[in-house]
Amino acid sequence: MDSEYKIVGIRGATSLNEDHPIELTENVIELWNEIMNKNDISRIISVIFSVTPDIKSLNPATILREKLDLNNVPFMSLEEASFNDSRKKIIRVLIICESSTQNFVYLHEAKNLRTKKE
Ligand SMILES: C=C(O[C@@H]1C=C(C(=O)O)C=C[C@H]1O)C(=O)O
Repeated sequence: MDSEYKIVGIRGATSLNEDHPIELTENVIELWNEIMNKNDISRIISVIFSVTPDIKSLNPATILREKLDLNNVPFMSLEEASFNDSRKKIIRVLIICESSTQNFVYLHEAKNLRTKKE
């Protein structure tokens, strides 16, 4: 039913071992596919990526737009603010969309992002 679909923000994040274009491409596509598989998205409104300042090899938005032919999706890529306890080599995404679900996806080292530090 159409009324199940609401505008929501869906979060995700992944990490890199090395800032290398092949690993970045694989991990960004993996993150995107996992978010799409774990959600029921009917329309994407916009997508914002952030990368930690130690990621320079490729732009995750360009990867998705070109490799998955998402030319009509309005993407942005930003640098994540750094704090004393920031984790390294993290790629974050916020998808604003119409969806009947709101399942966040955290992969690899990014799984630890929302665990409280002692
Ligand atoms: C914990 C995360 O990293 C940072 C902290 C956030 C938070 O505390 O909500 C959100 C985004 C990031 O600035 C995350 O990406 O989920």
